[in-house]
Amino acid sequence: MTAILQQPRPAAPAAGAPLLSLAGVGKRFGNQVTALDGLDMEVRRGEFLSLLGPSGCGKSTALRLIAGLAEPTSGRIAFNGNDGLAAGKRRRLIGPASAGHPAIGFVFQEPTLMPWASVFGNVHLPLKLAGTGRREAEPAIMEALELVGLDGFRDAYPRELSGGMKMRVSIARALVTKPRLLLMDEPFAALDEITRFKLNNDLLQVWRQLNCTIVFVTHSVFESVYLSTRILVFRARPGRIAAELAIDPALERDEAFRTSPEYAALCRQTSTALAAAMNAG
Ligand SMILES: Nc1ncnc2c1ncn2[C@@H]1O[C@H](COP(=O)(O)OP(=O)(O)OP(=O)(O)O)[C@@H](O)[C@H]1O
Repeated sequence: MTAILQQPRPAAPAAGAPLLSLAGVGKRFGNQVTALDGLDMEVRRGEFLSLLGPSGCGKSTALRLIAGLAEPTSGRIAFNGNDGLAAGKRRRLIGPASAGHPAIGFVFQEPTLMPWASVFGNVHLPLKLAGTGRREAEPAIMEALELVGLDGFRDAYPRELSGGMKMRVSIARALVTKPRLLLMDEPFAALDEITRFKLNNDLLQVWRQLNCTIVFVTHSVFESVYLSTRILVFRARPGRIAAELAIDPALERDEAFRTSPEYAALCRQTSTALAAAMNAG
């Protein structure tokens, strides 16, 4: 993503009014597992929110409920103050933005690319599903590819790309609808540390440039502190929020920050909150 990094750095978007809220949300699966119970959380416009917690505490379930990929067993999910949108309606927000509704982009842990389609074809998919043909979609596809530094790879196939590049394609596919809300489920967990650090920096750049809101699921204390303006620490059995940490959005997130005493102190604080959450589970 060198193209973006050479541009002057836009200011981080200011976190503002609530974009969506979950009130008393519970999710019980058919196998009697209660993944979430009484989850109250709010996502504010423009923030970079991480959901941090041990395996199985319901982070992915919370993300899937927000995206409308599943329905809560109890409680309410409100978007833009529009209370109680059913899953089908939330799911329709995954796609191009429509008046008054924030389009949602979803990035999964695996890049989940179509092996038979080129990079261009893979990024085209959400617009194609919305009925936009290749030619009409081309400017948006190229813009998304440029954002992730892959505009030179439009005709490449997934088998020709590294793990990090595949994830960039997956991010471009989520960005092509110009979402105001980007949901990311441990997108960098399978990548080596150097690629992960690079993608962390590039994701922050995309967030600033698009002025969007990001909800990011991770297991990593270090990653959550580096990226976020706010962290919600989850506890398990049943999944709910155990702690909330705010991180000054004005802090410069760069290599100097990664090795600073301030970063170390924030990681220690977050780690302590996570350990307490795990002991409570
Ligand atoms: N479709 C499903 N059917 C049955 N149980 C499920 C389903 N999806 C999740 N669960 C269970 O719900 C609980 C929460 O799962 P979830 O994937 O949300 O947690 P997580 O915090 O994201 O975990 P991880 O970090 O390991 O991905 C787990 O016990 C899981 O086994």
